[in-house]
Amino acid sequence: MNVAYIGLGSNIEPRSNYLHDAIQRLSANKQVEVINKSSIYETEPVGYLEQDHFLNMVIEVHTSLSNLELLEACQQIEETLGRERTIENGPRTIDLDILLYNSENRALDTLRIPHPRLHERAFVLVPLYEIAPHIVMPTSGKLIEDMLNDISKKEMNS
Ligand SMILES: Nc1nc2nc(S)n(CCO)c2c(=O)[nH]1
Repeated sequence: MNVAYIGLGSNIEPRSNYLHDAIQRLSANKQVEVINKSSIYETEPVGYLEQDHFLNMVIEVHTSLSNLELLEACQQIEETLGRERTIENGPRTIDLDILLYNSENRALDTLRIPHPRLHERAFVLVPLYEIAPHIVMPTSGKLIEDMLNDISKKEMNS
C-alpha cells in the first residue's frame, strides 16, 4: 500500500463540481482509496496571470497503483473532464498533480516526485499543511511550514 498526496485545481466553472467529480472518479478506482481531503481554497492564479481564480485542494490517497499507474489514472480523469492543454498554464477544467508518493524522490521523464514546483506554491502547501502538517520533503528535508515561511519571506523581499 502506497500513500500519495494529489493537488487538485480548477478555474473553469463549475469549478467545485469538477473537483468533486474528479475525487469521485478517483474513489471509483478499486485500487485507490481517498483517505483525507483538505478544505477548498479560492486562490489567485500564479504563473499565467490572465485567467480566473482557481479553486484548489489537496487529497491523501492510499493506493496499490504504482506512481506511473496513478499518474495515468489522474490523466484519464483530466481528459474525461475535458482538460484542454490549449494555453500552457492557462485555464483548465481540472488539474490533478501528484505532489508526493510515499517518500519517493524521483525524476522520471513523465513524472517528477515530489512535484517540482511544490515548494513555491502556497496554493498547494496550505491545503497540504491542513491535512498533513508533519510531512518532511524527501528532497530538501524541509517541513511544510518552513517552505511556507520561505515563500512569505521571498514575497516580503520582492
Ligand atoms: N492559484 C493557482 N494558480 C495556478 N497557476 C497554474 S499554472 N495552476 C495549475 C497548477 O497545476 C494553478 C493553480 O492550480 N492554482
